[in-house]
Parts: sequence; structure tokens; C-alpha cells
Amino acid sequence: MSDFKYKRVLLKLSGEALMGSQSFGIDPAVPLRLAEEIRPVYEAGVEVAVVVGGGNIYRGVQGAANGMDRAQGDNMGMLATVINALALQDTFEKAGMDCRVMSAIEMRQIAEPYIRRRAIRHLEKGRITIFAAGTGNPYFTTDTGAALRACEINAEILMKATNVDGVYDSDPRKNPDAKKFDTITYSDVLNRDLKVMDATATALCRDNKMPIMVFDINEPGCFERAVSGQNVGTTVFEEEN
Ligand SMILES: Nc1ncnc2c1ncn2[C@@H]1O[C@H](COP(=O)(O)OP(=O)(O)OP(=O)(O)O)[C@@H](O)[C@H]1O
Ligand SMILES: O=c1ccn([C@@H]2O[C@H](COP(=O)(O)O)[C@@H](O)[C@H]2O)c(=O)[nH]1
Repeated sequence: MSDFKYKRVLLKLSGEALMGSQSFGIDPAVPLRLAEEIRPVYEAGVEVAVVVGGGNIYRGVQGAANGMDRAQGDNMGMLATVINALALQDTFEKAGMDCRVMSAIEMRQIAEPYIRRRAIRHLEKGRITIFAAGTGNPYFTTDTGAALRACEINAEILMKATNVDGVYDSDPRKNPDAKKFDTITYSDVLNRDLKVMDATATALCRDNKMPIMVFDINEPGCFERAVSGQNVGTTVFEEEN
């Protein structure tokens, strides 16, 4: 544990990244690789909570664009995150890592309901604890679910592992000349309308002084280095006045 700066972290895993080389769903190689990324941190006794997205399967906005009721589509999106959470749990357990899934939408036959105190107990016992179904409410995202759970469980930092290696001054996937920030304040992310994380999630972190680190999920060893305290992407925080 002494090599690690943080004792309890919340790792937000991109749903889209689970597709790997596929165009939809879960490439089994990706959860396997993620398990190995998390292992050194887990084995050192760092408490690891996980929130996984659902973009590899479904997003509510897709349905809304095709005329579906937005809340109905969002419910489908939240169920997609449960599928991803169960896939990750299976992989982590097969890799010998203790893991629980807690769902914000009750489905007791397949996952525990989210109960904050029980979640903290799982973490204290060293179990990787995956929070599925986002916030349990439509019109939100799993980034906001991650920010909410990070605050609730008193995580020291929210680590957003995604398809880009940090926060840029514009979307690097659309603008090849975009410039990366090593650090940036929550207010700048919000005022510049940078879309790497949704505004609700960023504001929740700002209001609760929850630091965020954005880094590339595809870069080996990044998570371990991030938990060691290295800035492996972009750190979002508020400067003290
Ligand atoms: N200013 C920016 N800096 C960095 N990335 C940005 C910026 N603006 C937009 N993006 C985009 O944000 C994306 C990451 O956020 P997004 O919410 O789409 O993914 P995710 O939360 O990791 O995935 P999922 O929703 O599947 O869980 C990147 O793929 C990048 O193209
Ligand atoms: O709290 C939440 C979290 C998610 N949703 C819906 O699920 C999809 C998938 O999540 P991503 O964060 O986009 O990966 C999202 O698009 C929403 O439709 C939700 O409604 N509430």
C-alpha cells in the first residue's frame, strides 16, 4: 500500500472501450486486460470502486433521436450498464479478484441493491465494488453516477478511464490540433464547455471538492501510476483562492 497515494478510488470505465476491436458489445479481451490493470492496485489493498458506462450497447439519446421516449431509452441505457457490470464481475472473479455488483435499479436476482453503507463495507473488506445502473434515474449519465458514488463513498479521487488521454481545449477526435491540459479547474471545464465529462458530473465534483483525473484506458499501467499519485492524463481540481 505504501507505494500508492490513494486508499480509496472510484474508477469510471468507459462502456465504449469495452468494444475493443468490435463495433458493438464486449470484446472479451478488454475485461481481461482491465482485470490485469487493476490487479496491482487491488492486491496492494487499495479500495477500488468501479462505475461502468453503457455506450458499447445503448445510450438513451440514440433512442430519442429515433423518436423513442427519452426516459424509456435511458432506462435501456442503464440496463446496458448492468450487462457490462456483470461481464466485468465474471472476469474479475475468474481472475481471482473478489468483486460485488450493486445496482441502482433493483434486480435482486442478479445484483445487490445499492445501499451506501453496504457498499462501503464491501470496499473495506477489499472487494472491487461495481456500481451498476448509473444513478438509477433517466436524463443522467454514468459520469454523473460516478461523481455521485465517489462522493457518497468518500473516494479520494474519481478516475475517468476513457478513449482519450486527457482533457483538451476541444474534442481531439474532431480537432487534430487540440491542445491537452495537464491540469485544469472545474470552472474552466464548465465555462469552456469541454465535453470530456458531462457538466452535471463536473459540477457535482466541483461542489464536493472531488478531484478528477482523466486518462487513456488503453495505455498500459496508467491506472497503477495514477493511484501512485502520478498525473497520467489531466487532473481537474479547483485552485484555492
Ligand atoms: N475537450 C475535450 N477533451 C477530451 N475529450 C473530449 C473533449 N470534448 C469531447 N471529448 C470526447 O469525450 C469522449 C469521452 O467522453 P464520453 O462521455 O464520450 O466517453 P466515456 O464516458 O468514456 O464513454 P461511455 O459513455 O461509453 O462510458 C472522448 O472520446 C472525446 O472524443
Ligand atoms: O444515471 C444514469 C446513467 C446512465 N443512463 C443511461 O444509460 C446510458 C449509458 O450510460 P453512458 O454514461 O452514456 O455510458 C446513458 O446514455 C443514458 O441513456 C441514465 O439514464 N442514467
